[in-house]
Amino acid sequence: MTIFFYGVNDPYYCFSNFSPYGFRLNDKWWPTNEHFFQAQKFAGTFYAEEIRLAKTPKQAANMGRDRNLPLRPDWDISRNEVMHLGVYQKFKHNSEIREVLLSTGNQLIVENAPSDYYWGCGADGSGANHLGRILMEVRTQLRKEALKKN
Ligand SMILES: Nc1nc(O)c(N)c(N[C@@H]2O[C@H](COP(=O)(O)O)[C@@H](O)[C@H]2O)n1
Repeated sequence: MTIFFYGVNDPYYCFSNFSPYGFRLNDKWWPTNEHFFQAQKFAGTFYAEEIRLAKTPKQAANMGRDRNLPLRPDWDISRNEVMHLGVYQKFKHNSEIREVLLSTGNQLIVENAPSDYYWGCGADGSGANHLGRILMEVRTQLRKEALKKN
């Protein structure tokens, strides 16, 4: 079965970057992965810190999508790596949702974002679903780590 997630009422909303599962990375607290991801577009600038301190993930997303300031030049080639790092940290630091992710076995995970054909599957399902793919990669990674521990 395919697992779709997107809205706050979806059973697997915890897979969304907007869900309230923060983590500490590089001596900083990131309230959600959306804060982390959006801030990395401007890494090393004052604006990245402003995004980190945004009151909500939606606000962080709006700030990160504002094109009045230039994106870091390598963003297009770095963004999947950045997303992977944030998703990994989120599930590494939050055991309750790590268990949820691991409990999905080998099921396909899809971000059902109607207007996002890159991170999600888009309105017609043809999107690249990079966020779903990264969640599945992180699931494999965490499963391997759990096996090593036991
Ligand atoms: N909630 C929500 N609304 C949208 O309009 C979206 N596009 C998404 N997808 C998420 O957007 C984040 C990255 O977007 P940008 O690369 O900054 O456009 C990421 O969290 C996607 O999962 N979600």
